[in-house]
Amino acid sequence: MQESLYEKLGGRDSIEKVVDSFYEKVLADPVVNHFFEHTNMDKQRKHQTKFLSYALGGPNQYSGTSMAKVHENMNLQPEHFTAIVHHLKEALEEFRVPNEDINAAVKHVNTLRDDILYK
Ligand code: HEM
Repeated sequence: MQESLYEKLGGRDSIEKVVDSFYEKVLADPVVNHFFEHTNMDKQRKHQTKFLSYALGGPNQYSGTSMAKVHENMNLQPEHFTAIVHHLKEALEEFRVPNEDINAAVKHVNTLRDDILYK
């Protein structure tokens, strides 16, 4: 199997550094930060880490049904999804991830879009 971007970036340790950057961007963005208002820091980091791990093809790849369930009653809209993807892109750019790999990560994340929106 082809090496995932997750492995290329060095697995869990490096992912955590990217998470720090992604986390700051998400929590500084009024378009999405209110969703995490009642989420404690630990859980937020967990979300950001799991999201990134998923995006980069790491362990914990989700099924559509489980993702629909997790985001139930949030009524997430396209602009929320777009904002999260934007922060993902910027965080990866900071770590000099090649554009080609960033595009692949965005494409992968987008496969869950319909499972997560409007639940
Ligand atoms: C492909 C896209 C996404 C994936 C793979 C994903 C993944 C996850 C996972 C695995 C959890 C459970 C975390 C845990 O407690 O262990 C979760 C919860 C959550 N997600 Fe996402 N997510 C995605 C998109 C989004 C978007 C676009 C938003 C909002 C802008 C969002 C907001 C949340 C919130 C608020 C929770 C609940 C956190 C809490 O426990 O309070 N997610 N997500």
